[in-house]
Amino acid sequence: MAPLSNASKNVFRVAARGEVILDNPRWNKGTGFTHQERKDFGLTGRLPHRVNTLDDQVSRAYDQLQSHETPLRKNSFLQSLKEQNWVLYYSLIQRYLRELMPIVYTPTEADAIANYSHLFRRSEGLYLTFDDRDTMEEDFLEQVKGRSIDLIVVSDAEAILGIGDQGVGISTAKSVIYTVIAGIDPSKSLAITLDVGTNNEELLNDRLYVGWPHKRVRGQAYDDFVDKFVQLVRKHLPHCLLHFEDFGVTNAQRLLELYRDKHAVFNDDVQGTGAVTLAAVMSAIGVTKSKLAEQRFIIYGAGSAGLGIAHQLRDGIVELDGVPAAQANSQFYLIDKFGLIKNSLGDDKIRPSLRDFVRADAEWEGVPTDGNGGVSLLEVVKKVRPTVLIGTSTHPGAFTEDVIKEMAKGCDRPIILPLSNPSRLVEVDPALANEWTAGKALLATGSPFPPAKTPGGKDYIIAECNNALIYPGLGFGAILARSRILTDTMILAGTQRLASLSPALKDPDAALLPDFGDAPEVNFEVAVAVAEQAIKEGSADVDWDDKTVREKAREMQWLPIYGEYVYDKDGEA
Ligand SMILES: NC(=O)c1ccc[n+]([C@@H]2O[C@H](COP(=O)([O-])OP(=O)(O)OC[C@H]3O[C@@H](n4cnc5c(N)ncnc54)[C@H](O)[C@@H]3O)[C@@H](O)[C@H]2O)c1
Ligand SMILES: O=C(O)C[C@H](O)C(=O)O
Ligand SMILES: [Mg+2]
Repeated sequence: MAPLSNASKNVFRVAARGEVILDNPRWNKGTGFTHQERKDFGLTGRLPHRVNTLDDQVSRAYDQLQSHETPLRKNSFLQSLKEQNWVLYYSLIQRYLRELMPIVYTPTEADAIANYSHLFRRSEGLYLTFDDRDTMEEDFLEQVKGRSIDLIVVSDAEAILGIGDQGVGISTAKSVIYTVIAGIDPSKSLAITLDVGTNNEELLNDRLYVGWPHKRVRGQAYDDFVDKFVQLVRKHLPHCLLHFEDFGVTNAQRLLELYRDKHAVFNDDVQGTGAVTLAAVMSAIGVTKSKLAEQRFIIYGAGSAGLGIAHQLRDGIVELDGVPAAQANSQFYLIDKFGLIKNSLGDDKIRPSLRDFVRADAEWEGVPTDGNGGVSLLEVVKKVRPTVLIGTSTHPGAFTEDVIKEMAKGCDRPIILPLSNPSRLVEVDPALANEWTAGKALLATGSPFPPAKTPGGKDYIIAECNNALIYPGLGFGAILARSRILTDTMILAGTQRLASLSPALKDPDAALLPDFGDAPEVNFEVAVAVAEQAIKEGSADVDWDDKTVREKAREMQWLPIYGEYVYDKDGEA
């Protein structure tokens, strides 16, 4: 994103002085403070003489970053930089976005979160712990009072990416992406951890674990705790977007349903993943010149992401191709640990939210099963001849050569999306899927992978079908429109905008989705589409005189450039 100069927006009246301003990452400029500011803020003797430009500082930080050898060490270095100076941190990431996304986000974030307690240096965001539930409102207000907060990213860390229960850690990485890609002002976003304990024995037995060393709280006590939190948000921050991240499969969809008509809530794993996957499939069927309604989908791993994808694709078929929901449902085959989701699995293995997609047993008579009556992925592929195969199972290598080759027998251009993160959990390495289909597969993955080769020997860019390609824009759109709810139609509008920007629409050998290097521009478009839809359907709460949505969006974006500071003892601290 090209930094825009907006001088009037960039003058701040600041009350912090001396060491305090240097210690505050929001205000700190390090050697970037001008001589005048040094005088006004008591910094002349606290800084070496020379004033550096932001460009100089970015070059220095980039060189320092290079001296760290592993991605995890680079991640730690960047984390420290974030604790020191936001403008420098975000400017560095924005400038080297493609290179640094995999360091601050997937796949490295998985290692950073798994090692959170051992790498811990400084607290960040708000920790609401079950043990301190009686003081939740005071703790919440301690951070919220007097601030205008547009965005909360909250996690109870039960299902972090594909690495499971990690106690504390994801919400800050997701918040960073909102700022880098959508321009959400970091001083207006808050990352919250709901610490309800962990069932991860390794963490529980680790004396350095920084979270609450207790088994996860479940049932009514958990629901009451989450509800208390949501009601605080509704009461104190009625216009704030509430983004849920990496909740466990028993809670993700349920909490979304519970609150989505009462507040602007968004579940990234369910809705963000559904949206980016629908965009990838729309792009792929542009290449195969077919319709959504003509696809047969297998979704392997029917958890939060798998079900969110099924719903979003189904709704896409209904809305875009005008097919009745029941007919659209019949295009889906969901598979989980016990094989194909079919009636005889019984209620204990089929969550109520999967009901729309349960297959009738009669369809599967005569199909070989395992000892427990389960139908395997390979058998489902043989019978169904899917055109689209999606992986959200956390089961690495599940899409074997047999499975992929069998699929390729049944359609000319198989659409294969192994989406599990981080990279080591991918259902099939895209290079192998490409090789086993002689370059015919249309591919996208959840984490970044190197390009494969087309049959003609060109590079085939593996699109990154990660919710980060769309959630910043979806969220920004809702914030921009000050929408009190985030509707399916707003999400669909953003998804269609993303799909329309796919490189494969112009060149069938190109990637199915835009590159992450273009994510800021792409998400700007997504946000505009979402806000326009919110205004159209009446869920927006804005009065912008004669400004267009686009102008308003540009005006609202936070940019990593230094503002000018004027000392004012009654100013912002
Ligand atoms: N690309 C993206 O944007 C994106 C977004 C969300 C989630 N994901 C990834 O998808 C994966 C699942 O995430 P989730 O939030 O849905 O987790 P989840 O725990 O809700 O779902 C995982 C599901 O897979 C099933 N499963 C586990 N092992 C299996 C096996 N061997 N065969 C078939 N099914 C199996 C589980 O029973 C569960 O239902 C993770 O790796 C996550 O990183 C990717
Ligand atoms: O965090 C990511 O990389 C995407 C997604 O939300 C996930 O849970 O895997
Ligand atoms: Mg997630």
